[in-house]
Amino acid sequence: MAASELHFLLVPLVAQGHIIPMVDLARLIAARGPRVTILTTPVNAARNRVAVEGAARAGLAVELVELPFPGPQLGLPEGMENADQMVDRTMYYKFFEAIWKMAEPLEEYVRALPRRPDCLVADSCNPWTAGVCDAIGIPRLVMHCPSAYFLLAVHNLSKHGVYDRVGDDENEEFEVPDFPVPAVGNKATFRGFFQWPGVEKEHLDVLDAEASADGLIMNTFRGIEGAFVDAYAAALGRRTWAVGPTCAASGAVGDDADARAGRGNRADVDAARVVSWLDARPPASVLYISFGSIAQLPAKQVEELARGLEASGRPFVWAIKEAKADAAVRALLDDEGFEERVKARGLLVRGWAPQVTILSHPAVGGFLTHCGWNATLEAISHGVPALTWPNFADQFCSERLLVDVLGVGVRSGVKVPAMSAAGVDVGVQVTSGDVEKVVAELMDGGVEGAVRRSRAKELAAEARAAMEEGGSSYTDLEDMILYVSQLSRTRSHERHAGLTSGPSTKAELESKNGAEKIEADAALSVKS
Ligand SMILES: O=c1ccn([C@@H]2O[C@H](COP(=O)(O)OP(=O)(O)O[C@H]3O[C@H](CO)[C@@H](O)[C@H](O)[C@H]3O)[C@@H](O)[C@H]2O)c(=O)[nH]1
Repeated sequence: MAASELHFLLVPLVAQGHIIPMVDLARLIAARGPRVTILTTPVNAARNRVAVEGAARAGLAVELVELPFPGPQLGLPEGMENADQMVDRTMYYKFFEAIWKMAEPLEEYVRALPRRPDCLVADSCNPWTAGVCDAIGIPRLVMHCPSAYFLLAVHNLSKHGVYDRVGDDENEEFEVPDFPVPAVGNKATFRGFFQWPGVEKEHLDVLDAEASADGLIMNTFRGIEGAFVDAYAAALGRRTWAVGPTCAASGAVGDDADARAGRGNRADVDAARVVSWLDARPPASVLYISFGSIAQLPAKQVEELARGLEASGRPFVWAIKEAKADAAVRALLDDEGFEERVKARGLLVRGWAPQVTILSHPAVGGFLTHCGWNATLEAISHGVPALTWPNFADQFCSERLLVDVLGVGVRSGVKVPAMSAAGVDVGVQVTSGDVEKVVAELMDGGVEGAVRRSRAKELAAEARAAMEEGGSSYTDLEDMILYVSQLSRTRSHERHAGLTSGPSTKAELESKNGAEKIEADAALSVKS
């Protein structure tokens, strides 16, 4: 089957760190010919419309289709459809319960299509798609949005019984067994997705759906994670493609203007204003600060960070999630005059920043990051060394990769967090003195700093090369599309031979029902 005849359905998790790379993946797939439909909820569709319409204007066959979000059925307020809107643990439980309920609308949507799609690519956190694909007989690939380092570490710790051994002890140190590099930590810093109390069933669903997938897609590249990708593919026994960093391909498929408007959300600041502010700064002099879409620093930590930045004397751009900021943070920024005091060299973006536009500016020489995997890849792709300040989940692994494996990061000094009874990460402590010291280390850092900067540039070049024709990620993506084309043909033959489950589309269902009715009528008429 020619690539242009293929139709992919992409089902991202409704969280910024997952939708953004999935939209990038849609563009990458469509750039090779196939048609791509991204299925998401109304609020998330609205947030991503600019990017998808930009891709369509560039001639790519990408569309957004809305599926209803069942949140209100579970008591979530109307319009709350993204992880970045959840404020506490109870809301998260409802959020995931609602997501799991999307199987039915998904199946209805697929059955109503005139032709069976060739492949569904589901975020690893959307295991509920597996039953739909089985019922309809569509190949299913799982897309992982965190790093291969993290996935392999969690897999090995589980397989070798380390989690069972340490039990509830968050602080007992262990070494990750069978790992390509030495990696020491504890449960608090090696916690897998859904390894939280209260979502045990969801966790099992995730593992099952991955084990039964037709293949795995990873947003990474072999230049930084080859050993981890290969070990993970071998451990799971699944075909695996490393197709990233997806953010590095964006410019190549015509979305520069869209990136400025905001990826995953409309930016809350005029990107042109930020760019002209950066234009006035010397090369590699500015520190960019962002904690992604979910992490929220305790007010005390925001205060230490603000004081440390002020004392550092460096120019900075700080993206602050205004909607999530509590009264103490607002007071610090407004009433206590922080913004006013630093305005000559500090730019506060209140809300959603055009992050990739900022990181790609030559004036930016460092990125204080929470180490979300997308932020990590964006830093790497743009050759910007990182100051690491992880908060939860995979972020401690991205820190290890940046600092210990790749040599392009400096630790901010975050202490291991512990969960409070209320389920809030506590105990993360960085002082203003730490901030001042590590900012100087990252932005200057003498010979070591120079080595880090040059290594960061090398990695950025490797990332670009991986995405260019002939590069490892480019080739993996081609191979994935070819595999889907063959697999879809095989499944189609199997279905026609009656070897797989029922009819896939409404039309097939009707024609099957029609044929069965004729057979039944014929049988009746023979009997009578
Ligand atoms: O003001 C902002 C803030 C973020 N972003 C973008 O939003 C994405 C955020 O993704 P990421 O950096 O991975 O952070 P999170 O939103 O925290 O992502 C979640 O999902 C990731 C993928 O699974 C995990 O690695 C993280 O730990 C998890 O918190 C990135 O593309 C950013 O460029 C913006 O464009 N503007």
